Amino acid sequence: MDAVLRLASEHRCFGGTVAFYRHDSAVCGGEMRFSVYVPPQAQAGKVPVLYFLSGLTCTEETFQIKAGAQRLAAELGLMLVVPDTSPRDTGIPNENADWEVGTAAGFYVDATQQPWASRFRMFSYVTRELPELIGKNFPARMDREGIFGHSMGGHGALVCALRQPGRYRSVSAFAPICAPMRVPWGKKAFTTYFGPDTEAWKEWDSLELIRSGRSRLPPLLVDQGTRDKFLVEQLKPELLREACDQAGQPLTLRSQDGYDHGYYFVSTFIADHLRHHAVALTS
Ligand SMILES: N[C@@H](CCC(=O)N[C@@H](CS)C(=O)NCC(=O)O)C(=O)O
Repeated sequence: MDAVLRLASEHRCFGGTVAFYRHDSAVCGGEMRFSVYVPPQAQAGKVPVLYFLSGLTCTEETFQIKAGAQRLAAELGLMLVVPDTSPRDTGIPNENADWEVGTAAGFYVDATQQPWASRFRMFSYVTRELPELIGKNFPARMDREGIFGHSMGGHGALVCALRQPGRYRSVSAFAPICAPMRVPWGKKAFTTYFGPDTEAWKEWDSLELIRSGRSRLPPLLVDQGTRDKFLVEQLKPELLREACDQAGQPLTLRSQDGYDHGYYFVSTFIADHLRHHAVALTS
């Protein structure tokens, strides 16, 4: 284990291990946290890596506790890597004042506006620094990466994959913010992190990236609950469907009757997502 990683806790789980780490991040200029589920197959050799990006107000712990992913990840031989949702305790004024921006609301972008720009660099963290740490410290096959996420993290997974064509072998999302530029959550975050010039926002909006035709994702799986209180105002899956249809991007968008936004929904469909990733990552 690299001396830069500080183990906070470790727990045996379905023959593998869930562990929580902290480290000094060069990219984010301070301490960052993440969790990893290492499946039992890793005792015999390297295993594929699946990143999960969580939503607003979550930490690196939420998914590990609430999604119920480890039993099947242990069967399928997938490593699950879950970063925190932002830097914390950065000293930026009002970083904790609003749950939609700042702490736990990093939106997986690299901010360009101060004071956020020196610390809120979650895109570079998730796509560069964190994978480097995983490759160095864990039995991970770094040529087999997948990415998925929930809500803000669904947006994050789509954008990380769209901005790096060919990098991830598999991509999926639960209730993603499909068009951040067009909804209140995204407008607030992008104004804060990028300033008022909406032209610059397009590089971080999955809808715009799909429409641009610059990159194609592997066949995409998206689940959305019909009783999600954020569906109409913040999530807008119909725009994702339209953009994918127009761009020829394969998409399976499933409307799940009666499900809301939270982890009861995520845990209900987690097995389908893990299998979707395993097909691409372990074949
Ligand atoms: N605090 C918000 C809700 C935030 C929220 O729903 N967060 C989602 C992601 S966008 C989540 O996963 N929360 C953690 C949980 O449900 O345990 C509210 O007042 O409505």
